Amino acid sequence: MVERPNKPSSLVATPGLPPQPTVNFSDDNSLVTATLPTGESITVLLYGATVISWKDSSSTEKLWLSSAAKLDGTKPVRGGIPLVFPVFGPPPAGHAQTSSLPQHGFARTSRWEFLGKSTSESSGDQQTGDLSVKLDFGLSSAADGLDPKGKAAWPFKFNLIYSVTLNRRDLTTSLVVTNDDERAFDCQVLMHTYLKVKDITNVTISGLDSSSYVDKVDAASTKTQSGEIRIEGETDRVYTADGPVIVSEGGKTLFTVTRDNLSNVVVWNPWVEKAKGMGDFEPKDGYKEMLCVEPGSVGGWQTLEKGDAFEGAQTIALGA
Ligand SMILES: O=P(O)(O)OC[C@H]1O[C@@H](O)[C@H](O)[C@@H](O)[C@@H]1O
Repeated sequence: MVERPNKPSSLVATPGLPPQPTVNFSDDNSLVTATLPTGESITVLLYGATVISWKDSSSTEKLWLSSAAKLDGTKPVRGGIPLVFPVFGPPPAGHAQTSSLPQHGFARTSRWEFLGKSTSESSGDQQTGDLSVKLDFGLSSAADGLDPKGKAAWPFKFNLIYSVTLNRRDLTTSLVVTNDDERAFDCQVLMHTYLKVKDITNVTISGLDSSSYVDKVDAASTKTQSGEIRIEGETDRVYTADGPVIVSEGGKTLFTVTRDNLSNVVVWNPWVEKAKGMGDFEPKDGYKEMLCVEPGSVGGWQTLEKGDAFEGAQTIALGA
């Protein structure tokens, strides 16, 4: 064989794809877990499309979940991120469309369908495997998993798409509501996020200064926030505000919550007595280790005409 003088050198090995996020189902198909190559993970229960765990790369949990939370579809999950739709709280007096619904509606008590996953680079740096993963879930008026109580109480044709996106340093949840009915309907939406903290007495919440709020533990009176919030007793407030909400502990920023098209934020902590009264709230002093910061559109109603859609989202970033 004749050696060619200009024989090309062998090709540099084609670099492989960077490691990809993995998505796994539990054996009973009730849970979906997504993990980034760098170790961050989320777990979503199909019941309610409830995010029940969000861990950073060192496996530190960021969401509070009651040790007595029911994960078997018998009641809404106490912790994580239950989804509130189409009514927030008990149905308000005089609102006929929602009057037969249970507290916080039926999205959190229906079994959602997993629609699929997608991945993308979040920073363009392939070498670090800086990827994100998005899980999509669906629930419609025609779905088998729709809570029958919800179907009976709210007989509209609708479609919901809920997307949960995990990045290395943040989590985004986004809901699209579409009216597939001939009639208009009213709805409210809220993402009932239970954030995990170490000691609620060291926590401050900023970003709501000068915002007006409805104080649900003071006869639903309307007040104006002055300065930072500290949790020193049962707290249940519906703020109307723009801008990020920052949760700090001991002066260090734990979470920065930003919102898209969600003009309200509920700040909730049940404190001692209310925690005692909730059978699925454990440990009873767990109120010291949680804080609900709940972005939503609940101050009035989103009225959707036939074919209309509403989209709202929250992003919870770790740190500033
Ligand atoms: O016990 P539930 O139905 O999960 O609701 C928990 C809390 O949810 C909050 O969003 C409400 O503002 C509170 O009033 C309510 O107590």
